[in-house]
Amino acid sequence: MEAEAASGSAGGWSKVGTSLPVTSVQALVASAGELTVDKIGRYIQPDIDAHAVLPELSDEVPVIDLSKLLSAESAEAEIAKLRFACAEWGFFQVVNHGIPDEVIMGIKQDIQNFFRLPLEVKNEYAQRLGDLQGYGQVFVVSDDQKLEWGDRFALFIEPPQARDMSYWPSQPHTFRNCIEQYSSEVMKFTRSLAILIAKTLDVDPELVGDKHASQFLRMNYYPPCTSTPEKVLGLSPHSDGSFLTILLEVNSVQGLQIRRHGAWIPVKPHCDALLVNVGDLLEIMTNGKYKSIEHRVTINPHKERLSISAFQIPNYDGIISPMLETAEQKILYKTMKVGEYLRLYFSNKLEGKRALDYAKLSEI
Ligand SMILES: O=C(O)CCC(=O)C(=O)O
Ligand SMILES: [Fe+2]
Repeated sequence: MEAEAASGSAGGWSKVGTSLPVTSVQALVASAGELTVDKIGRYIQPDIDAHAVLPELSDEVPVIDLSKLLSAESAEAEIAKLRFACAEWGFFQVVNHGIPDEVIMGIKQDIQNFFRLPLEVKNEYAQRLGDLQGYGQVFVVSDDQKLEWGDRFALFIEPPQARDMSYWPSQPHTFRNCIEQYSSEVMKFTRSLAILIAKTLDVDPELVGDKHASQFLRMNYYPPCTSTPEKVLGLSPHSDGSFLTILLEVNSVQGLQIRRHGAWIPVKPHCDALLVNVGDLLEIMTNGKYKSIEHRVTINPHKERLSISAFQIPNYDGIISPMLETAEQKILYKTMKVGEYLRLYFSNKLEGKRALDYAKLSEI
């Protein structure tokens, strides 16, 4: 454990994948003048209208109250709601999450200020470690891949004792501190939530305790697209390769849509809530009882959108395997090393399939 912590990202995560360098979309928008199809051809997504969008279902996305989960009188009813949200939706909002307002305000402010910095300053953080971390990286593995309408800044957050902040942005000057505080609050929040999720499954909390030991933080900036916003996506349909993902919508601009019963449901930003979703690793662990739902990000014609995703993942060398409730139950997923799963997730060999499809055992 000590050795692993000390080896930091170089010990594992840097082997997960590398992205080809990509032009900043923010810079493209700032310099391009009118956004003609010529200029944005690689961002145009052919299958964007393949499924219906149902905004009338937005209000049905479950809302879980963490304070009710933690108080004796209301816990039982709220646990039932959480179980339903994990099993039937895979996505839910959490209110009264316990992260102090000033921590949320601090990170929101600094993310906005970070993306406002001149491109040369942000480029100093581009592909810092030659892996998935750094500025400007939409994850791209081949030259003919469609591009996503957004810029990112991403960091693996090492355990405090192994943390090297010298490669973290030093501007805005409070940024490092805000990232540390937010990250550590999200870790705490995830720990409470994981214990409650174990309760919904009737399993020993120890079984989920090590499944969110690491964190990959990704700050997303989606510029407006003035000419063909309906043809581009900030993020293509995907499910997260995490155990759980905690999403904070920074400036309350709608964009996230989740896949449900074959249609897309827009998620309304809720300024006091965190959005939580079941990731692929939790789907595998629950043998498919809790589903890692596909989602995508659409683009606003006039307004920029910012968000921060905290992917909670087990240690690189950990094992992920399905837990069974009954002896008769059939195992539906392979047992895999976490690092092996994530290398698959970020690989260019998926040919349009999800990494999860490769983790499924074929039906006999
Ligand atoms: O920006 C968002 O709302 C979603 C981000 C997301 O899905 C991701 O980072 O995996
Ligand atoms: Fe996602």
